[in-house]
Amino acid sequence: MDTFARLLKESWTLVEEDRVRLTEHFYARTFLLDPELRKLFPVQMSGQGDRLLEAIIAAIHTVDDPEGFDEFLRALGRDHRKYHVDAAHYDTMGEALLDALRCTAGDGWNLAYDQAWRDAYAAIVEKMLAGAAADTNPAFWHAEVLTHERFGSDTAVFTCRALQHPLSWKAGQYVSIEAPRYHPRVWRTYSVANAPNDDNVLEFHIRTPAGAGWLSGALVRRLQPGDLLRVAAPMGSMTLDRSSERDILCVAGGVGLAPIKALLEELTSFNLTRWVHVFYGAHTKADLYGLDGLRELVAAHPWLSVTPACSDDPDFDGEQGEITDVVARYGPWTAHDCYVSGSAPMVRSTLRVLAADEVLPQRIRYDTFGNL
Ligand SMILES: NC(=O)C1=CN([C@@H]2O[C@H](COP(=O)(O)OP(=O)(O)OC[C@H]3O[C@@H](n4cnc5c(N)ncnc54)[C@H](O)[C@@H]3O)[C@@H](O)[C@H]2O)C=CC1
Repeated sequence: MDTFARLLKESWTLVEEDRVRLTEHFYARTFLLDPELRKLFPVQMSGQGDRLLEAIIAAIHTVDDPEGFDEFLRALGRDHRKYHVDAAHYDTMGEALLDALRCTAGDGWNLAYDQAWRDAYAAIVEKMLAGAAADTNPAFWHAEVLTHERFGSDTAVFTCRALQHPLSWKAGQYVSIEAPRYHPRVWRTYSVANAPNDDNVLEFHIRTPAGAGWLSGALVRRLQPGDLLRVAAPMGSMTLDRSSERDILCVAGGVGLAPIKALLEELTSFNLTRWVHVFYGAHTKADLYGLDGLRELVAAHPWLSVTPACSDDPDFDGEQGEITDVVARYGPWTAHDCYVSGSAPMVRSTLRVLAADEVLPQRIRYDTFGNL
């Protein structure tokens, strides 16, 4: 690790335990320095604020991986166009960040740390601004909700059409969504559940228990056909490697099925030779909301097989147990390209299973929106 990365990581340990204070200080200082910036953020900030600080912290942790760091920041810059953030705003937030770090770290902070964060922040902003400037797409698309279907009390599948401009995403990517009618300025990321199409229609799968997930709750329980959403910059690297001839393993937990379904749709447009195995886990049979759709695909495509499993439903007549344990039983997966999508703990435990099978890391793709 070079000195720069060491200084950043070492200084981070001084504030890591006090992250809530750091975040509060950062936003308070930002809004004090430039009250206009307050208008860019949601009314209710607690737990709902912009994820910019989190993203900066994630960027600091990828400083050892310059290539990944570069693409991550460019995508972040493209995505932040939706907030109308400009170079002056970034300067203000940089000052607030340094101030928050110094105050939170206390006596352990020193000039070398200060300079390292200053340099890191300048490099981050430069790349984010370059990413934003190079993007010829609109900052966000308006999208009209076309259909909305509920599955039980906490799951919904909806489609919307992006208006005014083609929205090009790659199967397996995610976008951020705002529902101005319900929660203005609250943006959250969701995987697109269908492959790109000429109609500019995107599908999303959302699950959230009652009382949890502000925006997700509204998207499950309140959204209606005709509502207008905003959709911003597609991101993520869980996309198909078309040049590969290897068979494919897909592992989906709950609504983690969304990007897997998009990948399958894309495969139906060209694949004839690669075997594709999908493992789809949910708590109960009733939670396997996507199983009928998957079975239709299996009936039409001989290269596809699907193994559903339930982790909390002894009456289910298929596989029993956590989906990762089922995947392990069917292995080894050494020669496959692997796609994993679900909660962060589910992804982590699938990665352990694949590591035990000695699958090369570059053959495993997953996106957990930075929460792994
Ligand atoms: N691109 C992505 O990676 C996407 C991820 N998601 C995430 O997927 C999750 C889906 O949540 P729900 O539908 O509520 O399903 P869930 O996460 O509650 O459970 C579904 C199934 O996943 C497996 N699972 C869950 N936790 C596990 C663990 N610790 N170890 C092994 N297996 C585990 C079990 O088989 C379980 O039945 C959410 O956290 C969501 O954010 C959703 C869409 C896309």
